[in-house]
Amino acid sequence: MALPARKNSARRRATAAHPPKHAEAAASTPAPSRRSTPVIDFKAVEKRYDVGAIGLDQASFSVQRGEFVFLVGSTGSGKSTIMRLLIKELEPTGGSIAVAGRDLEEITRRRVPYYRRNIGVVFQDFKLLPNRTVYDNVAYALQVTGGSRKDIRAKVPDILRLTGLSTKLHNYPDQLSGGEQQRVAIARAFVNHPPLLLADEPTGNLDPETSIGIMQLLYRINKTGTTVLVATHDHQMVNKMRRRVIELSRGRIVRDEATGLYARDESTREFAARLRNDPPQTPDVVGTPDAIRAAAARERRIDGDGAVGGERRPVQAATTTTPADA
Ligand SMILES: Nc1ncnc2c1ncn2[C@@H]1O[C@H](COP(=O)(O)OP(=O)(O)OP(=O)(O)O)[C@@H](O)[C@H]1O
Repeated sequence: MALPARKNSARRRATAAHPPKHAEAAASTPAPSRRSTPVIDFKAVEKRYDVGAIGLDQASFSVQRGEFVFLVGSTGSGKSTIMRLLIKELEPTGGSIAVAGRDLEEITRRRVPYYRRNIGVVFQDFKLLPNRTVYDNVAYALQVTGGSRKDIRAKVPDILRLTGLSTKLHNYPDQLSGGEQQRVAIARAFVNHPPLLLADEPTGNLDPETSIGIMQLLYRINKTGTTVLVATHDHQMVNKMRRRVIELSRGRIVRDEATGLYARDESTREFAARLRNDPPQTPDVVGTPDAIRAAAARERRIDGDGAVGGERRPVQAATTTTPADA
């Protein structure tokens, strides 16, 4: 099965289904395609494990082509279950899952490896081949999918450049830092330019600075039109990236916001200020022209100089104000 090819249309404005709350802020983001079939479509999906544990409970959501989506939620809430269902490592016990319009139930075991060629997967623990060099780890991903030598010679250096690994071609995984190893894992997942990239806790083992670089890389990949789904516990990163957030709790989807924070938390001071209707405590007030300009500047910084900009914003920032409300 082939997922639909990415097109420039992926860069169009956001869909009506998940409009960005700050239209200007989202201007540099590849907007999801308005008309196409969702890349991911979960309808009332249930996953009950044999031991009775609930992995997912009536979970429904869809992701359009070109979106960047965070899955958040406490340990055991069902994030990895979603990832594993998507790569058909697990089967749902109820509901239906479609990827690019294809019902996963229709894909036979024999066809699963072909289906998976359309999905890049990145894990927290990198899963690199320890006795192969950086180059060979990435080349291997092409070899197993039948890539020719010519293909490998063309694509591997390209992807290693994109991921900032050009000088590490001949290193083995144990000669790399954690961040570099994760870059190799991302290079391997993306070398075939899959239309869908899944990352399960990609920064889970990395320090905050290194995590920023990894998230930037995923962001850059998303900007090529690839749909990216990231499961994470990384509060700060989610808050800074200001992308769609789907939150799970005990297998249920309890929140789905176009530009959400990790959690709808607010400090006691913010809460008190809100109750008293005090003026907000930062100039970055949602919906004002200043706020919109600041948000757009943060977007540019994520994409530009390596610093994912922006401090923790007041909780209103994640809610529903649009520029039209300003
Ligand atoms: N193979 C399994 N057998 C039985 N129960 C499982 C299995 N895998 C997951 N579960 C249960 O399903 C629920 C959801 O687990 P899942 O791994 O999807 O959560 P998660 O949100 O990814 O957690 P974490 O953030 O810790 O990775 C949990 O209650 C978990 O114990």
